Amino acid sequence: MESCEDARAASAGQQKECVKVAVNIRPLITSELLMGCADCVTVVPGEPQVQIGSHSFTYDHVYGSSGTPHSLIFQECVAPLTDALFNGYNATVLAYGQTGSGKTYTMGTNYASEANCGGIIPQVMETIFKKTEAMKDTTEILLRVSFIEIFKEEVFDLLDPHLHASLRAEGPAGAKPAVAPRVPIQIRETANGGITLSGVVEAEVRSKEEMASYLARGSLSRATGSTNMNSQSSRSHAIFTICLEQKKINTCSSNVAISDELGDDIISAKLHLVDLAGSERAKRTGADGLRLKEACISPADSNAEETLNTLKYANRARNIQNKAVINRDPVAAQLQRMRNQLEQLQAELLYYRGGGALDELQILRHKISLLEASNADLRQELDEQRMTCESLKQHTLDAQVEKDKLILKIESARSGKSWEEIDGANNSQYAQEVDLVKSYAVKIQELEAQLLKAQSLSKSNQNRLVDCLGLEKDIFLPSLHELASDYEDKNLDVSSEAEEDEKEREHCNLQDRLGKELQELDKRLEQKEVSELKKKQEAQSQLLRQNKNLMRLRKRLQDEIQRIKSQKVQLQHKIKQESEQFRSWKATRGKRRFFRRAAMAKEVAKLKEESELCKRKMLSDCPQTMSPSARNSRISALENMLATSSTTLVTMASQLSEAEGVASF
Ligand SMILES: Nc1ncnc2c1ncn2[C@@H]1O[C@H](COP(=O)(O)OP(=O)(O)OP(=O)(O)O)[C@@H](O)[C@H]1O
Repeated sequence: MESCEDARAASAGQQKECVKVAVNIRPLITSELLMGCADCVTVVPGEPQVQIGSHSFTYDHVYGSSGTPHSLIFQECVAPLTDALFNGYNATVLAYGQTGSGKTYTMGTNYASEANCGGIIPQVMETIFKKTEAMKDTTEILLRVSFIEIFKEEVFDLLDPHLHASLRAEGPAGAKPAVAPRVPIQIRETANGGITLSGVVEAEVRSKEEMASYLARGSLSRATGSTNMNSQSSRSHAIFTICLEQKKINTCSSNVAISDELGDDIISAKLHLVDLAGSERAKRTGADGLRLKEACISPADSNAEETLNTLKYANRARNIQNKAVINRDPVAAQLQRMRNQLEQLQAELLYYRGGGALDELQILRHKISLLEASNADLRQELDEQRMTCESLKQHTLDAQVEKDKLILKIESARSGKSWEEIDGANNSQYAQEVDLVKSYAVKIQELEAQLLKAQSLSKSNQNRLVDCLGLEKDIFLPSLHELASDYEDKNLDVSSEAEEDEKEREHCNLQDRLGKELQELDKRLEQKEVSELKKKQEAQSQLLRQNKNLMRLRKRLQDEIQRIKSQKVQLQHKIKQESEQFRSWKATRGKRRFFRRAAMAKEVAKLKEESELCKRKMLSDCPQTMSPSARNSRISALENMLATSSTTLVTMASQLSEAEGVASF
């Protein structure tokens, strides 16, 4: 017997995995021994390898024929799949082999009672309920089972309650029960390409006994159905499916759910336990496509060829790969995410209501006050430094005065005057000045130090000034540097007293020059700052003026536009009026002209008619005997009449032409 195991998810990972294949070789049964059959399949000791004739095949597991005992099949092959079921992965166990190879025995599909609980399915049930019991405090679990049979590509529900009721009904006088005809289940395709069996019973189960009762009920239906069809159970495939749905329970009062790999989603997974038809009968199940063309296996040497084919088939099945995924309910997952979001928002709301934000505000306020205090300290320090600077300046001036006096005295002494003469008039003053001379050296040192400070201050002022003056940098910096270096050079070169005095003077002069230079720079800086300020103010006031002018201009333009617009409207109105007047005038003129022309045409016709009549009358009235002179006078009278008529006609024609604007008649 061979058992193929399709592990759609043997582990929690989501990498591709090959189908695992285990071969189970049952011992020779009595009938085979009676027939004198011998084992044709041997197992390589310690290896999952099977040998048949000159062929050898390696599988994931091999049981029986003195290799690994059959009892380990569940533990090694199926228990990991049961674990995977609880992790949300689908799994399938297929038993494949020829009739009598032990598929039903191994799967336990012929379960009737606890007496035959050694098969895979009873052990799966046992394990599932043990796990369920262990998880009941943390997880809500819902278990459902279905049991179907596939025969000639038709699906029958082995848990159909009508079928089961008729099986239980007693027939008359011990006759066999009248079994209701089996109605095949509709196979439908779902929107996402899956397959669903419409109306198949999915019984909810709460205990191992309940699940076992459904297994026994389906096994009974299958056996009876086979009898009624005059067939063997080995012609059909039987699939027992366990569906497991689970959801974590919130166990803590603080609403914090225990989370693990499954998170908070609803996870559902199925374990399919399949007892296939005898492989040699596969054609008769209607499934005669390529996938089942390999015919049988038996441990008996009489079926060696079929066994070899099946072993080859099983070996190829090892190459099939699966990528397992956890089956999460997408709607439930979305709901859970929204629930989490809601909880988070509620927590935030509580935090803010509970004064979390106020605390933060307090901390910020405290920080601000600390910063303000430190700012005040710094200001105070700055003021103190300013004052020190001022007093230093004053000291510098005082020292300068004293230095000048001393220089004068030294000069007097050089010119030949004695100290007494210099200070004769005032001994006390002399004594004072001697003290002063003594302290002079000390003061000079102090002053030099102050001068250095003043120089550094001057440098910083220079930089500020240079920044302001821009191009003037090139002019001022060299001279200042020159002066400074000059001063330093000269300061170093003191050797004798005369020279010292000379240097003293130079030093004083230099100080004066530097002082003046500094004052000049300060002045210019001040002027520059003031002029910059003035410029800015001027520019600002100019901008304001410009802005005012622009506003005025804008107003004027707006007025102008308004005026032009109203003019335009008036003009449009006038044009409209003019065109209307012209239209009415044109219409009136047309009518008038028409009537006048009609009247004139009538007049002309009348005149023509009258002249014709006159002519005829004169000719008729004129007797043949009439003298030529009388005749001539009559003719001339007639001609006059005609001329008058013609004149009238011409006048009327010219009037008509005038009216129509035509030059000639
Ligand atoms: N491991 C085993 N140890 C002892 N006997 C076994 C073993 N496996 C199977 N048998 C026996 O072999 C016989 C055939 O087994 P089973 O009915 O399970 O075969 P099958 O492959 O399901 O056959 P079919 O395809 O016709 O349903 C049975 O009598 C069973 O008791």
